[in-house]
Amino acid sequence: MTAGPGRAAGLRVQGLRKSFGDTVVLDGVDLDVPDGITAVLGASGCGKTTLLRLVAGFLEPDGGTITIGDRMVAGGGRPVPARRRRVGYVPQEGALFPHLDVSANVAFGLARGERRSARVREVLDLVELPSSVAHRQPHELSGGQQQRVALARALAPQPGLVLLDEPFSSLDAGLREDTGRAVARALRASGSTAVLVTHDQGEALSLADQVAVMAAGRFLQISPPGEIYLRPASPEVAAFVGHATQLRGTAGGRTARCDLGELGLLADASGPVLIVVRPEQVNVIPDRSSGAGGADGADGVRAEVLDVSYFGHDATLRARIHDRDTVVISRVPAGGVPAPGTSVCLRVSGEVLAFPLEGPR
Ligand SMILES: Nc1ncnc2c1ncn2[C@@H]1O[C@H](COP(=O)(O)OP(=O)(O)OP(=O)(O)O)[C@@H](O)[C@H]1O
Repeated sequence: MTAGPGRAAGLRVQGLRKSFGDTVVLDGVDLDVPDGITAVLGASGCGKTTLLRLVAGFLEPDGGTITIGDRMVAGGGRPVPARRRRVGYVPQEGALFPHLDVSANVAFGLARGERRSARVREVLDLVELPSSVAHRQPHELSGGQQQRVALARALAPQPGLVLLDEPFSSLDAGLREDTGRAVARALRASGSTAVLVTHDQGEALSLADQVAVMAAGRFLQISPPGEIYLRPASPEVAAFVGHATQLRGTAGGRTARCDLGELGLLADASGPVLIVVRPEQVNVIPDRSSGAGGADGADGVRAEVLDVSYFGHDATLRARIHDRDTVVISRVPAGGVPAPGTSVCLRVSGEVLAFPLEGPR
């Protein structure tokens, strides 16, 4: 992890603490960011921006250390000033100097000299913007183009570490996805290590190499995207990342009984458990039985559809299990979505996660 020009610099945060008055924002945070893109995912107000500002050097921590590459920049004596940390910062929006054209914005942090305009062309190319935009003013660009210019400006001085604070939050859905992918490609091509702060789980899961889930000033789990979704460390992470039905059950070995019948478990468990079922694991099939009463056999468990959210490519429905209060979320293909009020059967496919509960409740 050396921090020579143009080289990726890993980030290590240990025991980081920060309060504003009586408000404890970061409460002993540990985070290791190797090469690649790490997404910090958390609800609004959980301390994401504060973490980035501490790493960038815009704020001083109350305790703990921050190491960028092989240099401790905070917590080990006199802090290294922001301008010497070799960190690029891409804020939420409105980041460009409105009175400078694209080229001057991108060149802002570069030393004067021959290489300056060549470097501007290089980074505009890296963020996939044509050189024809170089002399436009920021207001002549779309929101997505403006964010790419902001990234180009951050990348121009070849920082080892790039920090991005919700860089796509002001963009609409379609532009957000395209811009996100382009920014991720540019970050990978530049070889920089990057920390992307977001409260959008889709963005975190699709763009990052590792996702750090934050809540109330702490990290709940730091893992690759697939693991965060398929093997959440706690029911809290499962609920935060993707939809999930959580229901109580009783486990014995690799199975557990609950309102959805007998389900296979991903790992052994025994006694009272909290079971987590993803919507795509719940198949909805026509209810062939007649009369009341809960089926719990090959056809699954009878339920009534409460409501449907239609997304075009697929739909999510909520159904209440007959004679129970349990509401289950299912993702179903767009064709043949049952209407609210329909009686259906729910059958779980695959194995599910179960978290031990302390005792019967
Ligand atoms: N300079 C400050 N003075 C006082 N309180 C602050 C200051 N900066 C942040 N806070 C408080 O610290 C908490 C965390 O703020 P922060 O901006 O880090 O959260 P966040 O997770 O980035 O939120 P968002 O996603 O909404 O941007 C909030 O309660 C906020 O009000």
